[in-house]
Amino acid sequence: MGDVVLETRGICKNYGALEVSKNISLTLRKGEVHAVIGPNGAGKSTLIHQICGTVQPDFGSIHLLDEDVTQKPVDKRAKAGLARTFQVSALAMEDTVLENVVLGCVGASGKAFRLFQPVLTDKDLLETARTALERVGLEDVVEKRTADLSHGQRRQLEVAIALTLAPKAFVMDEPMAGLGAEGSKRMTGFLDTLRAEAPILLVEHDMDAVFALADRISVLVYGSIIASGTVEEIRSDPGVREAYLGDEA
Ligand SMILES: Nc1ncnc2c1ncn2[C@@H]1O[C@H](COP(=O)(O)OP(=O)(O)OP(=O)(O)O)[C@@H](O)[C@H]1O
Repeated sequence: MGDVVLETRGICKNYGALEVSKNISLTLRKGEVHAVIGPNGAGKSTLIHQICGTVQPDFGSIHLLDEDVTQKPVDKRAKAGLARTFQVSALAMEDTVLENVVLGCVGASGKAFRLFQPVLTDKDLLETARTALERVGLEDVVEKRTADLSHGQRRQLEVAIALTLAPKAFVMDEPMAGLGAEGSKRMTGFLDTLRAEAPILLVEHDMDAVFALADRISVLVYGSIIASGTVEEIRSDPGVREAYLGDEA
């Protein structure tokens, strides 16, 4: 097993006659960013759903460190250290930044939600939340309403919530979406530092970000991984250029 933190072994998923995952085996190793790229409809989101537990594979298994988590529900996988950020934001827009993180860590801490003892005064949770917000550089906006944050700051907030899980692995679904060139650059710099905390499985369409960050890239086309390798290997792979990259390589 060595330095493998997260692994899928022979994942298969069909929707009727449509084979969305065809025998997908991939690994995420300590300290790395492993990007999964591919055209729309290739099966990237379905793969993430299976890894995180919102979709059950027909065949194959998912392993987090030494544990087979295939039968575990989403919350148990999260508690085991699988931290996911979403393509579409799941933040509570009317709550403050700090409140969002505290509420996010309630689930992770395993503490029961006590109706008459608001979690927002729980010292441990507040401390954890503030530390996570400092890590992502949002310490100056903790009391701001989440709706008033920029798009990029909301993405950072999602990562702060993920950090409260003491993650073993990050699974990120298009963290650059909607950020614009400058925001994307900042997020790329941030993710670059984050890989030391936990490796990142990154689904992303922004090829500048992928090429800047990825230690390895796997290319998914029609549910199959058609190539897997370093940035240079993928950029120069004729099959990948034809199926996906075109002029971007
Ligand atoms: N619950 C479902 N039922 C039936 N078909 C589905 C379901 N979920 C996804 N699909 C189909 O599976 C295929 C893969 O979808 P998926 O969203 O995983 O692709 P993707 O690579 O993430 O695409 P995008 O880059 O556009 O997000 C698509 O053809 C989609 O329509």
